[in-house]
Amino acid sequence: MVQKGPRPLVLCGPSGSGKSTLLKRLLKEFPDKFGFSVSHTTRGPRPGEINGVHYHFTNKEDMTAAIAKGEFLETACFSGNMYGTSKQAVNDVRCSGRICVLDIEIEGVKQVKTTDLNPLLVFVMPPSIEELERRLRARNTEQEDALKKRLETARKEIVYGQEPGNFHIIILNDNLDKAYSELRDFLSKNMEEKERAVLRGF
Ligand SMILES: Nc1ncnc2c1ncn2[C@@H]1O[C@H](COP(=O)(O)OP(=O)(O)OP(=O)(O)O)[C@@H](O)[C@H]1O
Repeated sequence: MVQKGPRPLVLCGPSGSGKSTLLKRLLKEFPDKFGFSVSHTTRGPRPGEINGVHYHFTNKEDMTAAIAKGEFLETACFSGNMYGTSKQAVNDVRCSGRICVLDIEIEGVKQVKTTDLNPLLVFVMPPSIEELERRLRARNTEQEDALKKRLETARKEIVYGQEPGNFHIIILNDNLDKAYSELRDFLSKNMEEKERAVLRGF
């Protein structure tokens, strides 16, 4: 059971579209208002990633067992690794009185839509596949075959993301300042009155 609290925010978009960058900025500007739901993953940590902060790093066996026990709100396999949001992760943020932000894949979005979480759904759109590839290469976190897989997946994600009704807003991230200000405006307009009151500065 996920506890009641302010309406969560879901950020979705192809790998490299800029979700983490936007999220980092939101959390930096409003550290007391938003909290990141820490996902589980079976992929290995990237340099600088801290267990329990960026992800709960786990293994296939433990994660499969926890899913079977109904501990997850959504799970997805991506580039050969498992990812998921535990009910505990969302509850931890909600208990702190902050708005919970989920950074999840399309498959996860579809699952979350079947729960009573009722999140605001934001799709972060890259300017083009070519620019996405350029950003992913510049980030330098993926091997060549993993990068190719991400780009293949991105094409399908962009189709789903653009289908009317799948997301509340599509934010084109061709310019970071513009994309962030669109996200901020969207949140300000769509948070309920009592939540908006919490977001001083909006
Ligand atoms: N508007 C932008 N213009 C140029 N570069 C950008 C822009 N937004 C993000 N980037 C850069 O693109 C790269 C990918 O961004 P980021 O890591 O935030 O993507 P992501 O969607 O969170 O990816 P993943 O799902 O793989 O974690 C980063 O190096 C980031 O600095």
